Amino acid sequence: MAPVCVLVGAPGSGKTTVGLALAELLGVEFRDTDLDIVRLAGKPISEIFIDEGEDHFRTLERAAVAAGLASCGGVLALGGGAILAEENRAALVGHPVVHLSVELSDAVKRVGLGGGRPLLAINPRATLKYLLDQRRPLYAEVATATVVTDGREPAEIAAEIAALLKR
Ligand SMILES: Nc1ncnc2c1ncn2[C@@H]1O[C@H](COP(=O)(O)OP(=O)(O)OP(=O)(O)O)[C@@H](O)[C@H]1O
Ligand SMILES: O=C(O)C1=C[C@@H](O)[C@@H](O)[C@H](O)C1
Ligand SMILES: [Mg+2]
Repeated sequence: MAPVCVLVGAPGSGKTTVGLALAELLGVEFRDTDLDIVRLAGKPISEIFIDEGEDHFRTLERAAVAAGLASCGGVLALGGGAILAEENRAALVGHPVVHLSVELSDAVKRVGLGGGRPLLAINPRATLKYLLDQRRPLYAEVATATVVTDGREPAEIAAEIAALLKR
């Protein structure tokens, strides 16, 4: 089994929101590596960062990405930083991967003061700018298609992805 679509993008690009809408539109399951990690660890991501640190979270994330790619037959959303790991980027080769692109101004408005995202808990605007600059090339590297999300509704974005997948 393999996902019909893998979503990648920065925090606030809408992977979870658009992913849920897309899965509903296609009538398939929705999986999200962040939610899988929270379920398995039995605590929120912010607590994993506090108790065990980011490196441990990234280890859990590599396992969640591998499991998702192997067992999800629907829409699989990856955590915003999953593409930092070379192992994850290599695992994505051959899959339909959609990059939800977002510019700084929309991303900042959407994540507010972090919303439970530990990396954005302090100075979200500056941190998001750094993350976007660092990661844009990596999202582009793994993506088979890019969909712009700025100023657009999740339902409209999901419909565009569904049309792309039919091609
Ligand atoms: N296209 C959009 N327009 C307006 N708001 C949006 C859009 N997409 C998502 N949002 C809002 O932005 C916030 C972040 O969205 P979401 O959690 O789906 O992002 P994400 O990419 O999954 O982030 P993360 O990488 O942290 O998991 C949510 O409050 C959501 O309702
Ligand atoms: O951008 C990131 O590095 C992260 C994004 C979220 O999806 C979570 O995976 C976590 O908060 C880290
Ligand atoms: Mg998400």
